[in-house]
Amino acid sequence: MSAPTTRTPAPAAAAAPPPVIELRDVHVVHRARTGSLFRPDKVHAVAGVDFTVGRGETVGIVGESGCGKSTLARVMVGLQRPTSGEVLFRGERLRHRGRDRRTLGRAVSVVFQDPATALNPRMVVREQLVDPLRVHGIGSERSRLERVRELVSLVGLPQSALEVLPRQISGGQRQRVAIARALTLEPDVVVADEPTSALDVSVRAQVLNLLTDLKDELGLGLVFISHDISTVRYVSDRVAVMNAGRVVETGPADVVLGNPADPYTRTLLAATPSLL
Ligand SMILES: Nc1ncnc2c1ncn2[C@@H]1O[C@H](COP(=O)(O)OP(=O)(O)OP(=O)(O)O)[C@@H](O)[C@H]1O
Repeated sequence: MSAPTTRTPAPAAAAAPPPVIELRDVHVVHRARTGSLFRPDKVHAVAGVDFTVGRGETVGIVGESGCGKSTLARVMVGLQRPTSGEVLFRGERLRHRGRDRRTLGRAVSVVFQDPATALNPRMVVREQLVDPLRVHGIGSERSRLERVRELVSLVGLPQSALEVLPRQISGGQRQRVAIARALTLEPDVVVADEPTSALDVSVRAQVLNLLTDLKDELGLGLVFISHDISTVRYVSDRVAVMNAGRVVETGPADVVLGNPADPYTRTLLAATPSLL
């Protein structure tokens, strides 16, 4: 199996920050949903991926549907245990249990594609935001409420949004709530898995700008996963191109997506002709 093409930045570029999360040779094999005598009963969703993300940088992951992007995201946030390989948090190997999982759960959060399913339909927004603070035993009820008030302002929602159920607000507003929830525990890294794909076209840019503004304001690391290459190129410092579970090319977004070296990246870009 060939190693991914790694495109290095120009020598004048600033050194990358130390990684918060580092994946080393990570493999994930799922049991196939439709295994039968004639179909393989295993899916090698992630097949030997190395990946890093640190504070203050945006790393994009692009690739066609089914190439393993979401599975990789789930590994980064501790929702999926790798079949083999290592996950390091600030240089320390994680063991995917107890304290290690809680540490990762605080430091790395996730925004999923569809806020309608990510949020609890029966809980008002205030409770959804207070909940992670309670679970981690952070602050008093009063300070939790203060934090939650700050969070809704941070994501551009009025304070009145605290008392509504998810179905009483628009899709864009729900995604703002999901982003606020992802920020509750002051993470180092947010993994955004197709965060605008389920939204109306008219609000996609607003939610995207909110994410990138928050990343700058809070100095977060952002992993931005999408099959929309132009958006990934617009927001990312670095990019990893995935095909069939592997990273086939990685490096600065402008270099990889402006002048691709790998044949697969070229094919992917050819489907977005305005970028070439
Ligand atoms: N829980 C699971 N059980 C079985 N197979 C799975 C599971 N999750 C993902 N897969 C399979 O693993 C492969 C990678 O899926 P994954 O969702 O990670 O890809 P993706 O690039 O995020 O796709 P999409 O953009 O469509 O979400 C696919 O073949 C998928 O069907």
